[in-house]
Amino acid sequence: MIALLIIFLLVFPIFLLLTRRRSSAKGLPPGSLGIPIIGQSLAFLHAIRSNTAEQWLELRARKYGPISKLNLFGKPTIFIHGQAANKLVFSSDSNSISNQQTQAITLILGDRSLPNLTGQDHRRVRDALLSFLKPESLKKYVGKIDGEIRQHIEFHRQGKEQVTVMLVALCFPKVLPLMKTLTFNIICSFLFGLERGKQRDQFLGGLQDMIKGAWAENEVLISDDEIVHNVMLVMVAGHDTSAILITFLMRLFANDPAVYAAVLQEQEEIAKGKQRGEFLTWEDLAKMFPPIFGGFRKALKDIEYGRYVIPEGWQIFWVASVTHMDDTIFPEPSKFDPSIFENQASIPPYCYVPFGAGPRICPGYEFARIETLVAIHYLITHFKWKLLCSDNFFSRNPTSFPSKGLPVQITPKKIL
Ligand code: HEM
Repeated sequence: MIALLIIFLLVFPIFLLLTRRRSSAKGLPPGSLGIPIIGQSLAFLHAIRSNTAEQWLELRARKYGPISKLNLFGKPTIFIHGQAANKLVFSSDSNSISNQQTQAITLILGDRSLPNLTGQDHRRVRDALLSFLKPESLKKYVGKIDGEIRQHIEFHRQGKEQVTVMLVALCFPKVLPLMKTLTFNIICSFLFGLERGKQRDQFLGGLQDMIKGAWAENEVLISDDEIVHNVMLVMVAGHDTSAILITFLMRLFANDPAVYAAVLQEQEEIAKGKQRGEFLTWEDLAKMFPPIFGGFRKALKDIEYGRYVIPEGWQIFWVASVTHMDDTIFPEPSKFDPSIFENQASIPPYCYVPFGAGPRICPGYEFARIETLVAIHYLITHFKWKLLCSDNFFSRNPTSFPSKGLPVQITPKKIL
């Protein structure tokens, strides 16, 4: 204890001296680095857990403006947001800003997974992934995804009917776990050709344990490590994100009758043109319309940003949600209004970035869009649902998790 106190007393003045000197000499952004090592990490983690992370960041943004310094997870950090910030993060060349993962993520996903690769290596592995995640490849699999969704819902429906006392209504105790196994099944079947059965069940157990603590032919060979690490990445990236998106959409539809009615009408038009049991196609989807909070980068050299400098070696924390909630860009940002996306050209560049932008933009974007649309189409045209939990609370762990996993009661519609 005494040794720790002595180290602290020795290190703290040097730390203050260094940061103050840099601050005046190089124009560090406003803000405080707080107590060495701990900084604002505990306060931020607490805000994440208690569903107040957005307010926590917005408070900082109001106090310090679009750029500020703080200390997160033991590293001096620059928190930036807004259109110019997103442009800087997503369009800077890899000599100025590099991707940065926490040590835990690198340990889980492996050091050859895409977020850890740069330059030529990043392009090579990303091209291999995109060869089957691009729209032309996905088009062929819309029917297969549709089949997987129907099978999944039917499977859980039959199981529940045997245990429920209600004959008509069926209870899905929690949407989120159900959606997580759904997105897992879709990825297994579509991306890795792993069909239902014991092997897939074992894989799900392994993946869930891992979260707790593919390839097409290519001219340049992909190493075994790159294959394994990126299979893990795709499983993790595609499993949680889309499941959360579908879960929150179901909650929004249940809470907003006007939006529900508009989506229902649109989806029923599509369903009308189909025979009973006929699967959706790419052409059907063409007629229709943030699980990820933000991320970290690292400054590889001093970067001038407005009146300030982002010093070499510092962590950059970009947060998409602060820009998405900016009412100078999106009027009434808290209102769920999908119609604002009807005219994509009206949204200024780098302002709507739930999938990132630039060379690291999410390669699973189209895949996520398709599975979400197909799942919502099937759910809204075949079932009615009612929320069984009245509060709108959700926390992050680290991805969003609605109250009690969003319990709902689902009633099958009479399909003529
Ligand atoms: C609603 C669903 C999803 C959202 C909101 C989302 C969002 C994101 C974001 C914000 C990034 C980081 C971009 C950056 O660091 O600049 C990312 C990266 C990534 N996503 Fe997604 N994602 C989703 C679904 C998926 C799916 C379904 C897959 C795979 C099938 C996937 C695979 C990846 C991969 C491999 C990366 C790393 C890209 C790279 O470093 O080049 N994502 N995603």
